[in-house]
Amino acid sequence: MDLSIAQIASTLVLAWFVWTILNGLYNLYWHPLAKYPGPKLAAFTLWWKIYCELFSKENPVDIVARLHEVYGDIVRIAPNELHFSNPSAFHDIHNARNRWTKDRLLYDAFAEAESSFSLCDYRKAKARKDILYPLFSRKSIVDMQYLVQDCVSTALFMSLVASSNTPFKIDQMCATMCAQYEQGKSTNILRALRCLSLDAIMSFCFAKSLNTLKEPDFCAPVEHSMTLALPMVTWIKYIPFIKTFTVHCPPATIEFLRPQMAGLTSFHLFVKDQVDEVTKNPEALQKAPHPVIYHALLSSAHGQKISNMSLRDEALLLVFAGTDTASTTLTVGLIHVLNNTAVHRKLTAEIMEFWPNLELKPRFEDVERLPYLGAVLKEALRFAGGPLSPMTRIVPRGGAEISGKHIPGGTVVGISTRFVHMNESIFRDAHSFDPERWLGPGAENLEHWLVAFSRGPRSCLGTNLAWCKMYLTFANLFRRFELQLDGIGQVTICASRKTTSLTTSGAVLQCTDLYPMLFLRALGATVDDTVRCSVDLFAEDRDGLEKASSGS
Ligand code: HEM
Repeated sequence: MDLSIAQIASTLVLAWFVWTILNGLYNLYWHPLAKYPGPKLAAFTLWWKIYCELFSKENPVDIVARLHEVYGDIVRIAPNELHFSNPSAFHDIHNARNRWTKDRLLYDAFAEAESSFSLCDYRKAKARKDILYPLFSRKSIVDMQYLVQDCVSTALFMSLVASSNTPFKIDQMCATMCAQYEQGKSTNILRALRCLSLDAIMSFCFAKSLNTLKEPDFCAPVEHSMTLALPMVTWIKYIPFIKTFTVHCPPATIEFLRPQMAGLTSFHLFVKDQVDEVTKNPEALQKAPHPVIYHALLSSAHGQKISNMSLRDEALLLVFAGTDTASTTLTVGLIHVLNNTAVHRKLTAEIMEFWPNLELKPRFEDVERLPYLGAVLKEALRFAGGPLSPMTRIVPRGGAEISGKHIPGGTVVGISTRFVHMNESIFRDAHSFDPERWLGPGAENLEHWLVAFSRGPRSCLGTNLAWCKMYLTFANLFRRFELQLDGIGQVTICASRKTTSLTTSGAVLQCTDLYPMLFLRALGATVDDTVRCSVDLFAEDRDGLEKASSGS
C-alpha cells in the first residue's frame, strides 16, 4: 500500500495526539503523584510548566506562590514534579545525609555539562569537588584575599578616586563620567559589581583577568553577553537543540546572528585557548603567581584524567557561578541599605570606627568580625536568595519523607529559597530589611534558615570566596563613599530578564519603586570635590547595549 507524505504526516500527528491524551490521562489518574493537589493541566502535561516558564509574563516563582495559597504546602507543578512551601522541606531535600541526583532537565540546560555544578550524579560531582575544594577552602581564600582586595580598590578607584599612580586614567574616567552625567546618562552599579566579580574570579581561578573594570562605564562586552545569556537557560531546558547549536556553531556565525554575544564567544575562545595551552604545556603553570584551578585539575595526585572539554566546562562554570550571584546579592544589599537611613548610618559608623586610617586596608579576617556588617550581608543574602528557581533533585528509589509526607522514588522535588527566607514564622516581618534580627536573642537559630548557598554535599563550592568578596566590597564602599539613592525617572524592566535575576530585581523594586540612582561622594579619599554619578540599576541601557555589541 502506497502512502503519500501527507498521509504519513497526518498519521504521525494523530498518533502523537492520541499518545498525548492517553499519557495525560495516565498522569491525571494513575500516576504515583495523582493524589497530590495542583492545577489539572500541570498534572496532565509538562506544557503547562513550559508555558509558565517561557511565555507567561508572571514570574514562575510568583505563580508557584499563588498555587501554594490555593492548594497548600505541596503542589504538583508538572506531571512528575512537586514543589514545597514548608521551609522544613528545604532541609529534607538538601542536607548532609542526602546523596540525591540533580534533575537532568534543569542542569543539562547549563552549557557547562561536565562541571562540578552540572554533573548530576553525586559521586561524579564529589570527585570533582574534592579536587577543587582546597583552592576554595577558607585557608586558601584568606591567603589569596589580596586578589579580591585589589579588585575592590580598582572598582572604586575607577569610579571616583584618583589613584596616585594612574592620574591619566582617572582624569580620563572622571571626564567621561562628568560628561555622561551632564548628558543625563547613567552608570549601571549592577554592571560595575558584575565586572568586579568577574575580574576577581578570573584572577582567582586563572591568575588572568579580562580587565572588565577598566572598560569605560564598566561596559564590558563579556559582562553584557553573560547577562544576555542567562535567560537562555530556560529556553535551552525545553529546546536542547539551542545548546547543541551554540556549542557546535562557529563563533563567527553566533556573532553574526547575535552580535551582542561577541563578548561571550571571545571569552569561550579565551578559556579554550587557555585549556589547550595548559594541557599541551603543563610546565607553563609553574609561572603562575599563585595556585589556579588547573594546578588542581591537572594534578596526577587525584588519579583522574579530566578531558579538555571537561576542563573548559569547569572553568566556564566557575566564572559564571561566581559572577552573577555575588553581584546580585551586593546590589540587593546596597539598595536596601541606602533605602534605610538608620541601617545606613549604623553600618557606616561601624566601618568608620573600625577603619580610621584609609591607607591601612584591613584584612578579610578582621572585617568579618564586624557584627553589623555581617548582619547586613546576611540580610542581603536573605533578600537576594541565591538562585531563586528551585534547584530540583530526584527522590531516590524507595522514596523519602519530605514535609511530613512520603514522596515516591523518581519524583522531581524542589523548593525555592524564597519560601524559606520570606517565611513569616521564621523571619518576623520578613519583607522588611532588618539586620538587627541577626544580632538579637535567638539570632543563632536563624542561621539554620539562611540557605542562599544551599546545604548538604551539593552546596556552594564558592561560599568562602563569596563571603570574602562581599565583606571587602561593602567595607570599602561604605568606608570610602557617601552613597545615596536618588529617585528620578522610571524603572523599566525588559522582558528577557524575566528569570532569576529579574525576580531578584523585582524583590528589590518592591521596596523602591523609584528609579534608583546613586550619588557617590568620596569620603576622606584622595579626591576633594564631590563627584556625582548617576547609577541606573535596572533600566535597559541602550548605549551600553550598542557599545557592548559593537565590542567597544
Ligand atoms: C553570593 C554568592 C553565591 C551564592 C548565593 C551561591 C549560591 C549557590 C547555590 C545555592 C548553589 C547550589 C546549587 C544547586 O543546588 O545546584 C551553588 C553551587 C555552586 N556554586 Fe555558588 N553561590 C555564590 C557564589 C559562588 C562563587 C563565588 C563560586 C566560585 C567560583 C561558586 C561556585 C559554585 C559551584 C562550583 C557550585 C556547584 C556545587 C555543586 O553542585 O555541588 N558560587 N552556589
